[in-house]
Amino acid sequence: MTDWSTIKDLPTTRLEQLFADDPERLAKFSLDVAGIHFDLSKTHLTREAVAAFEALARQMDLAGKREAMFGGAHVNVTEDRPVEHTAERGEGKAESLKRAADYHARMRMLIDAIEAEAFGPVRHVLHVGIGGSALGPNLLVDALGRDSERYDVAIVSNVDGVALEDVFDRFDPSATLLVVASKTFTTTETMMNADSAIGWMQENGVEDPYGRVIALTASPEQAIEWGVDETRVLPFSEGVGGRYSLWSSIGFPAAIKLGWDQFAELLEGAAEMDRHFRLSALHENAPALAAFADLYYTQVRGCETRAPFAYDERLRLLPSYLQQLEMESNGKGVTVDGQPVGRPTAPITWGGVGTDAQHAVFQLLHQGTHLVPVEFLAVIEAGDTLAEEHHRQLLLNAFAQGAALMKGRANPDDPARAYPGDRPSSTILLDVLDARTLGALIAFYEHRVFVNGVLLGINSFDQFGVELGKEMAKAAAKGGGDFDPSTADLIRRAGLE
Ligand SMILES: O=P(O)(O)OC[C@H]1O[C@H](O)[C@H](O)[C@@H](O)[C@@H]1O
Repeated sequence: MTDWSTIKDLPTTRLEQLFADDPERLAKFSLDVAGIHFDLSKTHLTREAVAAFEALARQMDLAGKREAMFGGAHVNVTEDRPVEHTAERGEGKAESLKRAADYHARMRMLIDAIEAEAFGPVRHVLHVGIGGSALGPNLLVDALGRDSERYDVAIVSNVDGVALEDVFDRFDPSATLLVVASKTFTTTETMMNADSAIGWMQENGVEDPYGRVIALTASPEQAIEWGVDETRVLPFSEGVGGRYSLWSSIGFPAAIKLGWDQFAELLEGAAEMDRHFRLSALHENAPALAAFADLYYTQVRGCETRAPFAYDERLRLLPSYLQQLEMESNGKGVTVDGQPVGRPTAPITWGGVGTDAQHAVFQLLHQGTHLVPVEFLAVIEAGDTLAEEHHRQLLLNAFAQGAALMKGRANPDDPARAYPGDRPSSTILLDVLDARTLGALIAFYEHRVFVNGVLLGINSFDQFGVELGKEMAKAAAKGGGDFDPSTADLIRRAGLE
């Protein structure tokens, strides 16, 4: 009988001791999947801990739930629908695969038409969307599109007009396509930005601005009602959650920026990770092992945060992408049965870019009172063409930080200069950064979130927590809302009554 108490009772041996005790430790806790090396040996996972988590996974029927997800069962119980993002990359129920393939074919045809100048010469693509309808595409375009001379793509999410005006200043309205990305096609910020972009085109002499709009949505009827012609609506399935949607038509800005072949590679890389996740035993399964480490730190060591650091400029948006994926998925307080979950759920994901972060927040990681599991992400092949020393410095810094966090340094004479050490990190090292490895990497994170959710007994696929604030903002915008004295005063002071 294994449960959380067994996991909580595991010995807490120091990391350096774990290495000393087991010469095979590195081999046991590192693995290679889809061009990515995962090194979890500098976490406190042990064979014993993994066995305890495997037993918990059996109790929670992780294998059954994993197959239920891939098989199209309604694993998103609160919304009574399937979870279909893996079908976008070819892993799932036949019916979902067919639908995803049809939608991709439609998307590809539209991209071909744009390339063939069916909309006249297009140079600029203005994508408006927010949350899952922006973070994923933004990550892809920023990570992979730097050297592409194809379209100039801007992704605007913030309702703050400053964001949109920045783009208006540099885009030519008559050479711009407007892409409106919203699963629901009702999100206030996105619809406001879309309306303003239409206004900007109109004011600048574009005759039929709605004729230059492409909608990416799971609610085609809403898009048509708003004014988009059916032929330019690129649908995706309701079962694809917003934060899991970059594989669907929501990935349009990436597909147009990188070209279809690259987009297909992204999907293939993700499919390779899907197969690994589906078929590998848990003790050699990258998403499962990473989730076990996550749970070890939140449940046993009381860690409240975790911090991925991208030691690669091209991955600078990954931490913010992961914030939505992890916190919106697993930041929950009740189980799938609606009972209080009774234990910490998702840690707070924060992080940043190396080496910048070393000169700002690493002080706390080395000497602060919070234990923060760190994740280093790096790429062996450089993304730049400058002297090799740049990339060498970058990688060596990532690796040295992991070593220093673990090793620490005693200083009995001067406590302010002592480093406690025994601070955990994992390292994710990509051979190269391309569409295929990035696809595999993102899929790795998705499945890691899934394993965390199943072992905690929560539904990772709803996000009701975001609704209340939206409702209250809507009520306030209509001049209503029953606000507390502080909020009412703020509204008054800002002249918003
Ligand atoms: O794609 P949309 O329907 O416009 O939704 C955009 C975003 O808004 C919501 O508030 C959710 O929290 C996100 O999960 C979602 O990605």
